[in-house]
Formats: sequence, C-alpha cells, structure tokens
Amino acid sequence: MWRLARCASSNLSRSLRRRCFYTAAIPGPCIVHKRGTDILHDPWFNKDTGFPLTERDRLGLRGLLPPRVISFEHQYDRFMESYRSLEKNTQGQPHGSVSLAKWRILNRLHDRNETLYYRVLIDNIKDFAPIIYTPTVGLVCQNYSGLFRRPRGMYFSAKDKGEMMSMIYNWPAHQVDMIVLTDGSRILGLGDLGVQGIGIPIGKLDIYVAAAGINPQRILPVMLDVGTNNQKLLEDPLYLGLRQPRLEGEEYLSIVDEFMEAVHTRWPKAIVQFEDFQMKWAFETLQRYRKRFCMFNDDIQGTAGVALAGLLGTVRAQGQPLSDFVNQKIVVAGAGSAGLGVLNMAIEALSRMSGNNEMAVKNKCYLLDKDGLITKERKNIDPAAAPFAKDLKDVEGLREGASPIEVVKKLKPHVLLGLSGVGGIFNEEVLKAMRESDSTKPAIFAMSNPTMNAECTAADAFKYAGPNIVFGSGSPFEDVDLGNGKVGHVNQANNMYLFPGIGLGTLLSGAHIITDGMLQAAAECLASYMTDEEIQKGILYPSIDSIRDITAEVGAAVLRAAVEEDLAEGHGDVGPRELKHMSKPETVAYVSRNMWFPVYSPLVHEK
Ligand SMILES: NC(=O)C1=CN([C@@H]2O[C@H](COP(=O)(O)OP(=O)(O)OC[C@H]3O[C@@H](n4cnc5c(N)ncnc54)[C@H](O)[C@@H]3O)[C@@H](O)[C@H]2O)C=CC1
Ligand SMILES: CC(=O)C(=O)O
Ligand SMILES: [Mg+2]
Repeated sequence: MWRLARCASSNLSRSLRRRCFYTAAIPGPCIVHKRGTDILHDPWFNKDTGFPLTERDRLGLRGLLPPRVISFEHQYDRFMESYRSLEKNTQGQPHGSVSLAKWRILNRLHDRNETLYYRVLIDNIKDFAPIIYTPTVGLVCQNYSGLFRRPRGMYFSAKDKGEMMSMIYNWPAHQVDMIVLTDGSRILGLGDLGVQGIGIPIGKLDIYVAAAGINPQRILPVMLDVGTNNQKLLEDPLYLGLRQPRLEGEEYLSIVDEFMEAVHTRWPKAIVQFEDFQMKWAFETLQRYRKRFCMFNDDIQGTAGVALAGLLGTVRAQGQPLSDFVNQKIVVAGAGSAGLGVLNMAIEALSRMSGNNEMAVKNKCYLLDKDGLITKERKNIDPAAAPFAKDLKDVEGLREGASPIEVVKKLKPHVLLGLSGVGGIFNEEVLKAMRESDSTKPAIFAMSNPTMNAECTAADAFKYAGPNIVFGSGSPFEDVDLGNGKVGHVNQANNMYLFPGIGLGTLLSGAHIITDGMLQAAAECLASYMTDEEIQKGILYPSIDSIRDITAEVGAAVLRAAVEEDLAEGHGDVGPRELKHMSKPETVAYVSRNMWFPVYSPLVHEK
C-alpha cells in the first residue's frame, strides 16, 4: 500500500544537512603515481595554480606554474567571474550559441581540473544543470563531432567484437562504481545521433557526481557504437562514429552481451544505467540483463518513478486523499519506452491501491502514439503497448487513432502527460480543452526533452489551460507570472530526481541486482518528500538546489528496500548486519556521509 509518511528527515533539517556536506568530507591524502607535467595534465589531480609550494616540491612541479599560489576559493571566484562576464558579453546573441559558449567554458574546466569543475557545478547546480544536462546537452550531442576536442569515457564499437574483455582494462581507474551506457539510438527527443550520443552519459554522470556525490574517478560514460541509421550523419565528413547502418538482431545483442560481460569481469559491483536506447532494445536489454547484472533502464524505470511521484502530487494538490488516484483519468501521449514505463508503474501502484483490480485501473489510462489513440482495432500493434489498447466499446464516441484534441475533448482527463518527443502537440486547442477537465486542478506534464521537443511551453499551458493547472516539464522553464502576485509553478519532471539516488542507494547496499521493490521505494520517497503546503502551491518536486538532499533520501530508501529484500551485501567496511540495524535517519546520514565532495586533497607520490 502506498504510504505518505514523510521521509526520514524533515524539511527542518534540510539546510542543516546541506551544511554538513561542506564540512564532513575533509579528505585524506590521495596517492598519485605520476609527477610533474603528467599531473598538471590529469584533471583528476590537477589543482592548477592551487598547488601549495611544498606539494610543488614533492611532485616536481616547481617552475612549471606561475609562482603565486591561488586558493581554491579564489580560483572558484575567478572562474565564476569569467562565466558571468561571458553571460554579460553574449547578451542579445542567439540562445543556442550562448548556451554552447557556456557549455564550452564549463567543458574546458572539466577537461582541466575536475575538483574545481564539480565544486562550481554543485554550488550552482540550478544555473548549470541546463548547460551540462537538458536542454543544452541535446545541442552538444547534435554538434558533437564539430565540438570534439578531447575524448571522455570509453567507446566500444562493432569493430571491437572479441576485444572488449581486454579493452575494458584500458580504463585507468582501478574501481568504477557507476557506468552510464548508450547506443545513441534515441537521444532525448532528437532521434538517432550515433556516436554523438556520448554527451548524454557524460551529462548524466555529471548529475551523479553533483547530486549523489559519486566520486568522479569512479564513473565511466560509455558509447556502444553499432552504427547509425541517421543518413545525415553517415554523409557528414566530420562524423566520428562508424559509417555503417546500425547492427540489428543477434549481431546487435552479441555486442551488448560482450560489453556487459567485460564490465562485470573487471568491476563486478559496478552499476550500469542504460540510457536513451530506442524502445525495442530498451525493453529487450532490460529483460535480458536485470536478473544477471546490477543495471536499470533510466528512461523506463527512472522516468516512471518521477512521473508517478508527480501524479500522486497532483492528487494531493487537488486536496484529495491518495486513494483518489484510482479515479483519475490519465492520457499519455507517447507509447515508447518512457510512456509505457510510466503507465506500467502507475498501474502497478493504482492496482495495489484498489485491491489489485488491474483491469478497472487500466480502463482509466489512455495511450496515444504517433497514429493517435491506441485501440484493439490497431493493426501491427507493438506487444509492449497492447495491454493498454482500448476496446472501442469502452471509449464511446472515440475512434481508433483519435487525435489528442478528440481524446481530451471527449474524456476530460485529470492528467495529460506527454512523452512523445514531439514539440508542440499540446497546442492551443488541446490546452484550452483541458479547461473542461473533470479535475479541479488538471495536470499537464510536457515531459519530452529537450525544450523544443516539449509538448507545450509552461507559458502556453497556463495561458490556455488556465491558472489552476499543475504543470511539469522534462526541461526547465521559468515560473510563469499569472498577474496579481500569483505564480504558475513549473516542476521539472525529470528522472534526474531519481536516478542518482537509485544508483547511490544500490551501490551502498551492495545489492547485485535492482528490483522493482527498490525502484518503488525510490518513487515513494520522492512522492512523500514535499509538504502539503508546497503541494498546494503546485510545487511537486524539490528545488534542484537541494538535489543532494532528495538524493540522500532516495538513496536511503533504495538501500533500505534492498535490506528488506535481503539483497544488501554491504559496501566497503559496512556489512549487511550493520545496514540492517541502521534506523531510517541513520541510513540517510550514512548515505550523505558517503557522498564525495570536491576539495583539494593533499597528493602523495608513490612509484
Ligand atoms: N522527463 C524525463 O525525465 C524523460 C523524458 N523523456 C522524453 O520522452 C520522449 C520519448 O522518449 P521514449 O519514450 O524513450 O521515445 P520512443 O521513441 O521510445 O517513443 C516515442 C513515442 O511517441 C510516439 N509519438 C510520436 N509522435 C507522436 C504524436 N504526435 N502524438 C503522440 N505520440 C507520438 C511514438 O509513436 C512513440 O510511441 C523523449 O523526448 C525523451 O526526451 C524520456 C525519458 C525521461
Ligand atoms: C531525461 C531523459 O532521460 C531523456 O529525456 O531521455
Ligand atoms: Mg534518457
């Protein structure tokens, strides 16, 4: 049964815990096996002008840097100053080129000095997330071959068949905790971007470091390049990936199998997050690997939890008890990995609430794809979508393939949720029709990314559907001024609220698989995080500024679920017995304590 108990620690302690992040993680010395310029060129260890003189002596750096030692805080201020002057100097220029310029300045720092990079990222996550993550990361992927300067992460291609087991040992880190893997076949709503999709694992792992405090020396972004079906890229002389059509069938799976075996052999405890795979492979690989490896699919499972938390928040915003969720009519536009993941999880939750009456619940959920409403009349229906196909007699007045406007006008849904990847399909007419919703506070979630692919903008949603709506979007929008001092709140309904906690909680639990129970615990935790007061204002998720706080809570919920399922084998010095005996608040504190925080560690050279 769904609970809505507050998470282990109350709002009151949020700022207190945040302060702890800044003081708890005083680092011990860090062993390096290199000296001199090799250190200056290694972003894991480089401190630029911040190397103290004694360290310069010890590491053979004397004379390789200007003499003055600049403190970390001063370096931070200098970077932020140059970032702010970039902002000022590019005012009025086209948005895309300004965003790319901001990405470049951040990326240069990332390439040079990771400690400083992650510190500015953590402290300014609200400003920088839209640059290193959606929406700018989409633009970066589209232009990746031209932007490419230095490699980041690993690239396994169809040409590497038979070699992956040895290739994996080319990665310089002894330990890897978190891998984000893509084959580039469905990058955000931008389609097949081939090898250029590597920007997504890089951006997701930046969020892992910022939100979950995964040590950046233990992350690995991976591109599996099995070709591309994007003709434009195949013809682009700058394209850096394999110039061949995508592998299909067994040939494709054998590449993914080989990669998974190689990773598991070198780092048996590493967690692999599958990201932005086209639907057929997203579902197939999830089923294929989830019982054998520690992995999950973020688009199917992470998104589902965030959407479900949003849907439950919507019920609360209406002033209804959670049990009223079963009465909500939910229309989902987009029958891909994300849309189906959301419906499957919502139905599971709903049917638990209504005494496992799955059929009754399914009747309240409606699914549309590019050909409109999916009914049993549909020819060649995708097997994954088939369970949601409507019997025409149950949707009187609607036809097979009915358009969004027909569906909304007829059904007057409580929730209209977009995961179609198509910008603007919730147009003025559709949004105006939502004014007639059966709900007092209809919910509109335009969850597709990046911004131009969102089903509608925040401003249009409030303008046409009215001020009473609850609004969520996958990419950020500004809150909307509704006049008379009223604000239309924008919620960033993005899986970034869950995947970092799923990864961190699993890692610290030492579980060797990620179960539905662990994912459900993550969603429940997010759903219960906000106070009634916040929810009444239409605020369904915490501010991105406090993403470490929510990630600590989600991580703890995942860890405790693993303990309850007897899957927790422990991590480092903390064994399963200790995990079992931790109270809820102790688990949250344990998770917080294990978050890496960027400060310069004293470097000690060892041959
Ligand atoms: N906010 C978030 O956290 C997340 C957002 N997404 C976004 O969701 C979108 C879809 O992702 P996937 O499901 O993985 O893609 P997908 O390619 O598997 O599915 C897209 C679905 O949309 C349908 N569609 C296309 N045009 C449509 C239209 N005009 N009306 C209704 N449906 C239409 C397609 O038929 C297909 O069923 C992407 O833009 C992605 O960025 C995905 C995961 C997380
Ligand atoms: C957010 C995300 O995972 C996506 O748009 O695919
Ligand atoms: Mg994704």
